[in-house]
Amino acid sequence: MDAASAARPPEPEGAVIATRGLTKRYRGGQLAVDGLDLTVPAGSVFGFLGPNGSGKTTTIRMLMGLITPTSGTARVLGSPMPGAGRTVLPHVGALIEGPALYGHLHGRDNLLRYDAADPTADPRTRRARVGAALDRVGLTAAAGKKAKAYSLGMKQRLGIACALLQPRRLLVLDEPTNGLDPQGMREIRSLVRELASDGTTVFLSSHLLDEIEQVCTHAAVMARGRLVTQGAVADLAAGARGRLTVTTPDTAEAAGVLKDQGAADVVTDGDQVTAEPPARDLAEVNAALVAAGVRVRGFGVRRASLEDAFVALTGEGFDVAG
Ligand SMILES: Nc1ncnc2c1ncn2[C@@H]1O[C@H](COP(=O)(O)OP(=O)(O)OP(=O)(O)O)[C@@H](O)[C@H]1O
Repeated sequence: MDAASAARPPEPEGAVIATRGLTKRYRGGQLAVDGLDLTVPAGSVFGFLGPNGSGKTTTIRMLMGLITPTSGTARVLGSPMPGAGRTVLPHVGALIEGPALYGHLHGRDNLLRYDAADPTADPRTRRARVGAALDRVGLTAAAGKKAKAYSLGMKQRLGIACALLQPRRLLVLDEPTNGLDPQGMREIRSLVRELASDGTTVFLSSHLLDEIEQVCTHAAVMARGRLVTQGAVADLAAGARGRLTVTTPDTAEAAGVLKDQGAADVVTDGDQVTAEPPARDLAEVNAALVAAGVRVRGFGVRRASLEDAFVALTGEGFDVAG
């Protein structure tokens, strides 16, 4: 064992995904994933969060055995990948980079064909299985439409239905709500929660912080190929300090007073001035605002979000392109 691997945390019991020092350098030299130690607890809804290009898809492709790591290890359901792919992958439903569908076939026929390609799937129960999967993703009414006529959201749901034809211990979804309308997003999110309540571990990548906060129990945050932090979502957000928020028509004066009071990172947005709270009694800060003639309509510390945690940890804004 070399010094680097000796320093790595041991794999905990019951981790559905555990990587140690997982690294991928593409042929062109791009270091896409750099020494990743990821631990996904069983039964969690695990959000894999990062801006575009931070290495999420590359990691998922290594976990699924689609590409080989340059170095490091990845275990999925307790077995090494890509080596144990044949025994591991039947227990894993995956939707990566959009579903591969036959546009000229109806939604239901796509699923029937997908199911028929699985040698372990009993043909006698195929129709019932497909019907249940369609129902689960809310596509029963549209099952007779050709897939090419589906909206992006419907295609995505059909792809998830493919992944749900068999009982799964792990569901891996790469940006599952990307491109969906708000209603489609809500449906996928409630579906994810429902799946998790059945005991399936769900690993989903997203660049949407609020989505991760709404849906996930745990999260890992990536930036430029490296793990920034991971853990329970509530703990990650609690690690960041909330923002002091003052609502006032006198924003310029309020910003000046907050700076004088030692508040950092003072930002004005509309009728709100926000800042990192200074290390002093906030009652004094409020009194100073009032004494300076600032008409305070609202004053309080907004709960820290995962976005605050990300910004605090990386010193960068969160790129939400796409
Ligand atoms: N096949 C490849 N060959 C060379 N470089 C690649 C390849 N695939 C990805 N990269 C690069 O590796 C880095 C990580 O990309 P990756 O797709 O894993 O990120 P991501 O977080 O999934 O981003 P996105 O949300 O945009 O897909 C990027 O700089 C990307 O340009």
